[in-house]
Amino acid sequence: MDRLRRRAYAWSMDIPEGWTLSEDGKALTRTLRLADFSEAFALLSRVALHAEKVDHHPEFTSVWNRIDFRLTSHDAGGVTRRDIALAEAINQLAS
Ligand SMILES: C[C@H](O)[C@H](O)[C@H]1CNC2=NC(N)=NC(=O)C2=N1
Repeated sequence: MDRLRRRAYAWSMDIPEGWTLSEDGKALTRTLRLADFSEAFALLSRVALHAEKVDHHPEFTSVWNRIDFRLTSHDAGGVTRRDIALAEAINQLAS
């Protein structure tokens, strides 16, 4: 097992509620369903402002009321504490 994957497993206890470690161990993923497109876009706006503030940005795709998030640290090539923190922040912003 490579270093990043071991580190991701070591941190798996810290994975925030609702998030899953991807199959390859390189990202945290979560699908959120909001009331409608407007609510989904509003959440993305709040997440965008937060991401700019902390200079750590989520990957996402959206279809109407659904958002699929994927969090990974491009510079590190895998999951870091910045992704854990961003997952926690998205949970807060979505609640
Ligand atoms: C230059 C700037 O700090 C980097 O490009 C930041 C911006 N946001 C980022 N976001 C994510 N998810 N991973 C990164 O490695 C990253 N790097």
